[in-house]
Amino acid sequence: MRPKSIAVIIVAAGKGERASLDGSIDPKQYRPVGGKPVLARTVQAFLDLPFVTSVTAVIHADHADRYAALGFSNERLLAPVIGGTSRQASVLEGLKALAPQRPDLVLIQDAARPFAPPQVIGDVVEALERFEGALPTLRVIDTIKRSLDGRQVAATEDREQLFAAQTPQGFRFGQIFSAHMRASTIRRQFTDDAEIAEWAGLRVAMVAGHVDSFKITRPEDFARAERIFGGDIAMETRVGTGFDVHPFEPGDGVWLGGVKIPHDKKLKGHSDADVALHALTDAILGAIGEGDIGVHFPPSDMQWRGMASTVFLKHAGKLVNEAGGRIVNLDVTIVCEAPRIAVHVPAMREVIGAALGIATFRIAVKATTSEQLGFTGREEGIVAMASASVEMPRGD
Ligand SMILES: Nc1ccn([C@@H]2O[C@H](COP(=O)(O)OP(=O)(O)OP(=O)(O)O)[C@@H](O)[C@H]2O)c(=O)n1
Ligand SMILES: C[C@](O)(CO)[C@H](O)COP(=O)(O)O
Repeated sequence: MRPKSIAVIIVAAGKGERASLDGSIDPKQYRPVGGKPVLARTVQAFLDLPFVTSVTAVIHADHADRYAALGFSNERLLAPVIGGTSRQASVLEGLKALAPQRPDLVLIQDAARPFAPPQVIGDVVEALERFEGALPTLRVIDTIKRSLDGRQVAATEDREQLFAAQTPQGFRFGQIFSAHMRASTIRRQFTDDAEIAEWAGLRVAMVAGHVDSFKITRPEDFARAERIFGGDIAMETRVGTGFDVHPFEPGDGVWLGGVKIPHDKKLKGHSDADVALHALTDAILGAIGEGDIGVHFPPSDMQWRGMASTVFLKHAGKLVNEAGGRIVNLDVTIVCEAPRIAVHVPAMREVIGAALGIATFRIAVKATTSEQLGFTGREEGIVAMASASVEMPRGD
């Protein structure tokens, strides 16, 4: 598939009035959490993702100096755009600025949600292969009352059908741009972009959001954000290892590191037999004490037959994410005489990074021969060994 251009718009042009009730002068998106301004964290979360083509911040006209003081210098961070008087108007300004480039996809993110998990962002992008829009949501956990006056209950809603909307909200650029343009001509105000897409008749998917991806809205939200970023949550580093072997059989190429490499053999296995991704998946699962790949994807289960091993890797990444952790680095060594691996290493790092939503600098792929010794030396199969280092909330 053709690589997609994915632009990100971060709306940061609000006044943050509800958050400034504690007397703070700085608008919420420029206040620090864990020693770093909220907006800087949000921007960095997207710049860290290798599949993001560009990031555009939409800022308030009065905040140009504050924005400049963030000190960003990155060729994928485009010049900031001045926003409008509502979130909807600010998003439209961002879309207009991107129109000349016409990216394939656009992700629209609130600056006020500085915790943007790579896994969630990746899930939104992936859903756009099947839907015209996608957003992360969380099931509503409280019982929801409807009231006409805020004093007396008029009705109780069926919460089974209710979900809270988060960002980033992703769309195909042309479709959301024209929907936003049309929406700007009517009197109704929309509180999120997914609602504009729904109004325009687009099909919008929901993917699992993250509790920590809440919107900093009120003063007390800073304490919560500080607990996430400020080190109040004690983290510890865990290490896992993975090892896998697959034998050769007649074929036309091997899947290694998520890349198909032409060869006069293929690797035999229940899935696509990608020995490198299997070792990496086991290393991640090992680091978080979640068993091994066979526990999650039993070979006896026919649904995994011929499956792309990126599915297994993504699952392991998702478990890390759900536990509030993050992958620090991965290292895999592939042992074989042939095919030659080195030229494919950059593509493998891209695929692994995209599957896990982590930057390629966190991923090492190495290859060696076994000097014609043993079964790899006799070219009977390929071995892969991996290690994963993962930062997780302390369990004690
Ligand atoms: N005219 C506006 C209003 C909001 N936003 C952005 O939209 C996001 C979600 O809005 P919200 O949290 O409601 O922010 P504010 O409008 O700043 O908050 P408040 O209503 O308390 O003033 C924020 O990142 C905010 O900066 C924006 O870009 N332009
Ligand atoms: C986009 C949003 O964050 C999704 O929950 C929300 O709709 C923004 O609303 P607000 O009115 O700007 O607070």
